[in-house]
Amino acid sequence: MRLDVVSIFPDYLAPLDLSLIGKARRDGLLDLHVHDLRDFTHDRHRTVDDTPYGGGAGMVMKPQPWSEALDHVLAQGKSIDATGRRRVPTLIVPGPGGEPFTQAIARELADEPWLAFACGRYEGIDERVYEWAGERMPVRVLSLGDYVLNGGEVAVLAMVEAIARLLPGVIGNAESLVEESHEDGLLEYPVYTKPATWDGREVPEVLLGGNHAAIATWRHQQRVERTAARRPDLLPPAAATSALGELEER
Ligand SMILES: NC(=S)c1ccno1
Repeated sequence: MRLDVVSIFPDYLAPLDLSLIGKARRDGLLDLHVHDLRDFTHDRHRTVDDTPYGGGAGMVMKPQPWSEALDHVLAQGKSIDATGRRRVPTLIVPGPGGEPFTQAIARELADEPWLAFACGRYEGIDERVYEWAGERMPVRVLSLGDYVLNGGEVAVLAMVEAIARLLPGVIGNAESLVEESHEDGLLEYPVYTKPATWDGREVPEVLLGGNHAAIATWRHQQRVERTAARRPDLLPPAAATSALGELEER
């Protein structure tokens, strides 16, 4: 997978050189290119923003640097797809006004050969950039959650990790991806390791007995109960009600 990221703070993306994502890059599983938006300005101050039309606080990111930066990204697409058209990336723009970024969307994007990320700052990017980009490639505005960050870079770090870890070969043991939170609509079960007794607290007996069927049943029940307690919105109403009812009876 090729990833392009455009930002006025390229160093913010340095953590993508670390850990499993960094190894995936060194192993050739990820081809990451970070571009400094200011390299696509033409004034002495490398200006990327200006005051908003209509007034209001803050500054808005100017359209021209973005169009030149994204044209530069598009020009990297040498390969031609089956229909004879130059391959283009899907452009992801992180922002609080976007559709929720979910595990399902991470899985969907992990199947894409090329993603580009635009990191907005200030009060946002001039709306005409979204229109301009949408005429050249698929554009998705995605949000990590209902809160506001100072820019898109932190969101890109999270999204790239969530997507890249799903690529074959990035996580050493693909089994680790099974039964994770949100993979199948349930939260993950609680985990324990040695010692069997710590701080006077015991590991659940079922996990010590080696009965794999009983362990699987216990883990599934824990997932249902944990989901009902923390994220009932993920459960069908009836399942949430009965699981919560069982919890309250204890
Ligand atoms: N909630 C998200 S993804 C965001 C990006 C910038 N500000 O908030």
